[in-house]
Amino acid sequence: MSPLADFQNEIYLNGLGDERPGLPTDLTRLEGLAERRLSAGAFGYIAGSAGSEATARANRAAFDRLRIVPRMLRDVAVRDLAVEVLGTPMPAPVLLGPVGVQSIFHPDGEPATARAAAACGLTMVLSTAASYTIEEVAAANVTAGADGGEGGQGARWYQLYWPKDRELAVSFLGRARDAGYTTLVVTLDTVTLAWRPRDLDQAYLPFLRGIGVANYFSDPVFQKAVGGPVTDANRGAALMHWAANFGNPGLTWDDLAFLREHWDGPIALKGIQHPDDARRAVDAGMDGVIVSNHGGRQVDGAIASLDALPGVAEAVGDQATVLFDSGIRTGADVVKALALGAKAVLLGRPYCYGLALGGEAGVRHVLRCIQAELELTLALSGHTRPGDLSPEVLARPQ
Ligand SMILES: Cc1cc2nc3c(=O)[nH]c(=O)nc-3n(C[C@H](O)[C@H](O)[C@H](O)COP(=O)(O)O)c2cc1C
Ligand SMILES: O=C(O)C(=O)c1ccccc1
Repeated sequence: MSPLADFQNEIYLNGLGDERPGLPTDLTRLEGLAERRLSAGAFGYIAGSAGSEATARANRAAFDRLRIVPRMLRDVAVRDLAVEVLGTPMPAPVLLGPVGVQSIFHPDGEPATARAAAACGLTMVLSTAASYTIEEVAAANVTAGADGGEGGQGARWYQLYWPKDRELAVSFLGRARDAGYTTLVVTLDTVTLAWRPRDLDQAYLPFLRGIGVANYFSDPVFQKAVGGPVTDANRGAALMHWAANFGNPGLTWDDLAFLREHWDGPIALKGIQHPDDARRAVDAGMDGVIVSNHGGRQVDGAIASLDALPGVAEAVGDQATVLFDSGIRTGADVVKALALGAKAVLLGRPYCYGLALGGEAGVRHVLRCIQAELELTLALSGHTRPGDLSPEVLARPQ
């Protein structure tokens, strides 16, 4: 086996022909480049967080405080990053997390992300607030066949923003199932949008521009509620109906039984930060929890997501699958989250910056970089598989 990860190999070999990767391979540099490309409103929407953005900074600081302690001479010639998560086989423990309104970053939006995910074999979690419909994104989530036609289907999970109207929620679930989405992610931390000064200062909200409502406007249950298909005539009323229905702050743990009844596959709850909530998820028959603070976009002043991970992992044990997001930017970050008990991580902003900078190819670039960097960091630290990692591989220098 080559001492280089595949993507590294390809870059150096192309480099001999004087060809360089079009985007930086240090993914932390993408935000600055995206700022130059996007409108101030769209950039503020993706880069911004809640309040003073203290939690967004804490998410990164928590990664910086933890250090990997590399081990030597352990035969790392053969590496295998593959994992199976909630029934889905994955070539690496990395998913594309749910991010709505992607057409504000690039007109190709979620279908471009879906093509990139399928090309890399990674699982995409599609947001209810996507700018394209469940069905459109599924149609794009395929690999190219040898003849240039359609090849295989990508791995699909669906993220539900549970609307007030239960009939609408059931309709979303049915559409997702019919379109080949196998696992349900239910986001709990966004029952209402938080205080987000960057968006407030620019009076920028994608939905009011009609972006992020594709799944609602295309839904028969939604259409019935607004008196028929959405046209110029009832567009304003439809947006108001969306706004009234999007979040449901009245939800409680008892409501989860309803979802369990209406979804046959695995369910993971996203936004869990407290060990007691993780235990309640298990008690409610959930299959997984996603430790996430929404990238610091909801509760400013909240604990860094990485600091919440060990407690949740301990509370859950092997009774459910623990996933993680909020702050992943490098392969080393993935190693740290896995070491603290996550089975896999979700990427958020980095792949969206890739989308902004290069459409489908930009997303592919980000996915390939993070996988190659993960493989190399794992091997150079003395490990060959994600399952080899445990808290002992990390140090917290004073
Ligand atoms: C622009 C944007 C839109 C998002 N939309 C959603 C969404 O529709 N559903 C959801 O569950 N999470 C959403 N998230 C949160 C991500 O799934 C993820 O938790 C977060 O991006 C992780 O933080 P990081 O990007 O800083 O790593 C969004 C995040 C961003 C940046
Ligand atoms: O902006 C977000 O963080 C988010 O989760 C969201 C909520 C509603 C619609 C689109 C994205």
